[in-house]
Amino acid sequence: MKIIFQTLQFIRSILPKDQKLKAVGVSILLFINSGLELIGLSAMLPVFAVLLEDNMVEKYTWANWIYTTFGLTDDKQLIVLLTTILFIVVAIKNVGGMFIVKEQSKFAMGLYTDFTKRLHKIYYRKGFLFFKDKNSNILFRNIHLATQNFANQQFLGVLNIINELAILFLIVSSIAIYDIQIIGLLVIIVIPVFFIFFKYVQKRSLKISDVRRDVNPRLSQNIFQSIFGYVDVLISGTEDKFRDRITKDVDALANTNIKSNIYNLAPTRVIETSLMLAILVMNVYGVYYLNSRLELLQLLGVFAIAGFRIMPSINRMMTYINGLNQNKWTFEVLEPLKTETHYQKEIQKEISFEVELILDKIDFHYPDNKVNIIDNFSLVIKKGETIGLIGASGSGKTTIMNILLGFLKVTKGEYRIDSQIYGPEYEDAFFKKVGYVQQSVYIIDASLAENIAFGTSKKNIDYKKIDQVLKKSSLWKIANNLPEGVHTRIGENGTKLSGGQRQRVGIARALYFDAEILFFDEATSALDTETEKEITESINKLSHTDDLTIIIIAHRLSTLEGCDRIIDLTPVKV
Ligand SMILES: Nc1ncnc2c1ncn2[C@@H]1O[C@H](COP(=O)(O)OP(=O)(O)OP(=O)(O)O)[C@@H](O)[C@H]1O
Repeated sequence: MKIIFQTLQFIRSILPKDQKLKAVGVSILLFINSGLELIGLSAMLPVFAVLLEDNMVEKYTWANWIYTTFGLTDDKQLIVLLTTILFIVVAIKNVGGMFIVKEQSKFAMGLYTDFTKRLHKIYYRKGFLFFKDKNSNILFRNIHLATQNFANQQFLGVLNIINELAILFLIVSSIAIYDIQIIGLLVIIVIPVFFIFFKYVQKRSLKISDVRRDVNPRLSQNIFQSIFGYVDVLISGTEDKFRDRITKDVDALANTNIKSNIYNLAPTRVIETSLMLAILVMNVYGVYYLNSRLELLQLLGVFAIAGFRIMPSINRMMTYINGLNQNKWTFEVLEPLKTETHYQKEIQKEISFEVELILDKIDFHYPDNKVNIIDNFSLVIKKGETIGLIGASGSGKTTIMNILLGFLKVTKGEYRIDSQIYGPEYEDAFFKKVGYVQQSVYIIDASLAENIAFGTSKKNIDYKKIDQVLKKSSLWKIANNLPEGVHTRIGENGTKLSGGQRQRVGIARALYFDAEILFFDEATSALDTETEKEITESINKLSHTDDLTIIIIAHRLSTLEGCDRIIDLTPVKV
């Protein structure tokens, strides 16, 4: 039962005020639905009574009332009238029920959408190092699976449990009014069995939760690695190893699914068995201690009705409780939503870049290592300059570039754009001014044009501008040779392009978005000398024809031939 309170508490702390109110609204609708169900069910009783008995008018006051109110003359009319009312009640109940289920699902799926959006946003606010540090499969699991499971299993689960409890209370109290002994018997025999079983299942359900939490991201990681690393997998002869790992995890998930199915179905069996046990006890009691078989029969009859009504309700409740336990892992994932305000974006301001970028006596160390990677470093880059950064591996070239890009915050000193100290409040404005071409340009499985106008929907792409940037980035000829020109799909990760062509797409992308400062991080290091020369020529052309500021990291000095200045970051040995 603890899990129910924990889940309620979590939902309370995670839902914003307006959603909390809506959740209460949905709960009320659910109670109405259950009320209608009960009415639908109990409306059958008078109909059966009329069918089974003669002379209702004389026997029952309610029948008499109906006779006089509706001006009926015989029992036949009463049967027709009651069946018509029953039909109307059931029809209303079912139409209303459908509407309520729709509203309930709409709300839960709204939570799924909302949580996905908010979690995605929080992760983005956590910044560059968070993304570098986190396993992408875990992020995928959190954003997609945790949010969905929470909405479906935790939220709807707890709502339905409360609803079932209310129904149970109604049924039990109405039976208790009729015969308190039956309830006593139910409590003594059925409830302990229910709790023993529940205790047994709960621990195992929590284990299922742990397995699902851990195995899902690992499985997607192995599947993705075997797909993206196809060539490496083949060549390294690790195909079987990958398949073994995938199979092992799928096996683990399949096992948890089997267990989950059993735990979800088992309550019916357990409750049925304990009801039979209760009947056995009753029979023994009836045969030896009751005066007549008729008394025993009456007792059994009421008990059967009670069991028939209570069993499905307890069963559904158990299934929902299992769901709560099996998805408890989602709490930990959604925890940041509670403190979402910590991740709000700063109010954004404009920033101008007319003169220079200045790193003024900066230090930098990564959070997990207190040793300074950059120590008291200064650099001034004038607008329009082309700067080359060289240095031994690990000397901090990429780190400096990431600071200049605004991805990393200096731990001491200042990073200024013109005279303005850079901070997160200038992110939007500054990112609009920069273009970043990495060694492996990120290419999406879409057309060449969509890759250049990255993130822009197809219909909003400015094709005139695409043509311009194709020429500037020396992609014009290549694009014209593609079967469908710029509309040709270039494959996931640009598999249909050469390394040099991918770099050019990166350059074209930066130009399409009117970058004023272009960053190249080892953009040519994976290319052959000929292609490197071509890309370098493209970069040099840009540095002379446009008023662009260009910062290049390269190992090969040949790439840096056109630079105005070259900064060597290799620490000086004394
Ligand atoms: N996310 C990180 N967390 C902790 N340390 C890091 C991180 N990224 C880089 N480092 C460390 O910072 C140092 C500088 O790394 P950086 O990538 O800036 O060097 P680099 O000069 O670009 O190297 P290379 O030429 O090999 O690419 C290295 O010692 C590296 O191990």
